[in-house]
Amino acid sequence: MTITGEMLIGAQAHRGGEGEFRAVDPASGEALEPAFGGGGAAEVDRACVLARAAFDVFRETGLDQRATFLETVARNILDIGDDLIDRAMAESGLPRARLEGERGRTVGQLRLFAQVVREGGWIEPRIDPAMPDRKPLPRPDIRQRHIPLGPVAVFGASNFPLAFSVAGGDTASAFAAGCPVVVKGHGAHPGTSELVGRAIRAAVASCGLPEGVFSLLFGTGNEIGTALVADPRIKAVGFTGSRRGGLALMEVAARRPEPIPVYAEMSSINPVFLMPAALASRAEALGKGFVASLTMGAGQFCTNPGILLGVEGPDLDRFVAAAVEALGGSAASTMLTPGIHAAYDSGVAKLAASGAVTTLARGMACSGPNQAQAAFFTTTADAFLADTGLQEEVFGAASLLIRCGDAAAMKTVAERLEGQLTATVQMDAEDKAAVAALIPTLERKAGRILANGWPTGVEVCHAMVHGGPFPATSDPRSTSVGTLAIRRFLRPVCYQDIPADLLPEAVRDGNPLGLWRRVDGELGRE
Ligand SMILES: NC(=O)C1=CN([C@@H]2O[C@H](COP(=O)(O)OP(=O)(O)OC[C@H]3O[C@@H](n4cnc5c(N)ncnc54)[C@H](OP(=O)(O)O)[C@@H]3O)[C@@H](O)[C@H]2O)C=CC1
Ligand SMILES: O=C(O)CCC(=O)C(=O)O
Repeated sequence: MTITGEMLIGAQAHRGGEGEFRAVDPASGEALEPAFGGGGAAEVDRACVLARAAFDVFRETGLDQRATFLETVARNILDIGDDLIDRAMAESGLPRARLEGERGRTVGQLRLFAQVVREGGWIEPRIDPAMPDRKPLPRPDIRQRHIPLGPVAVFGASNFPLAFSVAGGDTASAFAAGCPVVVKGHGAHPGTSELVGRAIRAAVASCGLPEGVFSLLFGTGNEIGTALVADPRIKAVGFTGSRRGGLALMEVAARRPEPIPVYAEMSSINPVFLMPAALASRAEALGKGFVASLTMGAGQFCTNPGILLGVEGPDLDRFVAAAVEALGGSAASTMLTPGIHAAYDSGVAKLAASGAVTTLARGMACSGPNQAQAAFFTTTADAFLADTGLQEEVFGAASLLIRCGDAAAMKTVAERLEGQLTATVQMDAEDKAAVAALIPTLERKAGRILANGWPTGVEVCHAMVHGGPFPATSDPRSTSVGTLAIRRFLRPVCYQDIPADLLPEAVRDGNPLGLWRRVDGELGRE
């Protein structure tokens, strides 16, 4: 499939005239062909007009038709073949195996959402039949179903060019809910975005859907994303990226005459609690496991273990020695973009320069452009508590060990942490009581609590929560990974005494769609 450098606005491929840009191969620093034409207000307007026009048709597509659409997108992505992986490798510096795995995750989540759509549980129909003879007042006939919010703006993430980008989790869950999607492609991987966008566009056409179900826009500055979020036809936003970017878009959304929800996944440092018995029994294995998780993908995961907490003592020293040895032997890795690389270097330099922080180890030296050396630092609980700057995410393979005087200090630090995507405990049976005391704090702080694993690598499934309190996300009530993600793009509508033949099928008598429904309080399939 040829990459043309055009935006995809409904059925049209359109070259933008507001500035030109090229992707950069971060491994060589060289610009890649072709040039992309950036869009502006006119392109945002056209994409949103089409999305609005498509909404009422798309939201009432049959469950099977919508599921087939998601499956067709998945198949079309696979049909691009190696061209997609080759381009994504060139644009991201990520290795083939990682990107092939990410493609599997992307098509897997599209197919999982197809199952969810067919099963229809997300509609959550409720029926409270009329009670005309109820005293002192009769009860009207009250029915409820969930409908999609409307067109959704999705911002592709730099660090997952496939699974969190054009056809990633935000797009899959918005389509599943019945929302048209306008994607603002990430400037780091426009060619990958165009290839995937064309796969979606072909699925829209072959499934007989209105063209406005999907558009893909590019731009050379913040203007296009701002205009998209401000557009009155957009009703929700999905974003993965920096805290600054997420906050800026939340502000744009809140200032609209009609404010809309922004589901932004931003920054998280993912604390790992090294409990005493676990350290005593397996400090060396934990040290190696930590470094493997920290350095995976050049540390460019929002689930990266950015801080560790342990109680001072010889077992913690054994952990440090093992981690220092593993980290010292870790090769420097190419980061996604020159900007992300520069941000990493400056975050690491800031930590290294802090009087309260000691550098424990650095990875192997860099040998090419945009490469980063892993970094491992340590500080005390008191110093960490005194300097809120030490909680700032350094996006990449950098981590800070907080040495605590005792278990109580660990809990005190936990209480002071900002909201997180994950919190991990490394524990043995003897640690159970201490972990039980910690869990209520971790529940308040994080979206996902793990025992004896590492936070990187999020399973796409029904029970997953990839979310958490601010600043991990802008809305702790939701997840951006897993099937619950569909809820972000739905809202309930209630039908009171509406004539039977005007009711949507989901809440009609006789249950024509065969859905699970709560009728007069009882869950069943009547
Ligand atoms: N926690 C996490 O999951 C992640 C965190 N990051 C962090 O983000 C930094 C930069 O990486 P990047 O991925 O580019 O993230 P950004 O937040 O900078 O950008 C993400 C997307 O949002 C857009 N955007 C950003 N700011 C604004 C704004 N003020 N108004 C309108 N649109 C905006 C960008 O558009 P454009 O660039 O075209 O302006 C881009 O499409 C990293 O160094 C890292 O610190 C990155 C990835 C994941
Ligand atoms: O760890 C993962 O698999 C997902 C991480 C993520 O969501 C991110 O880095 O943006």
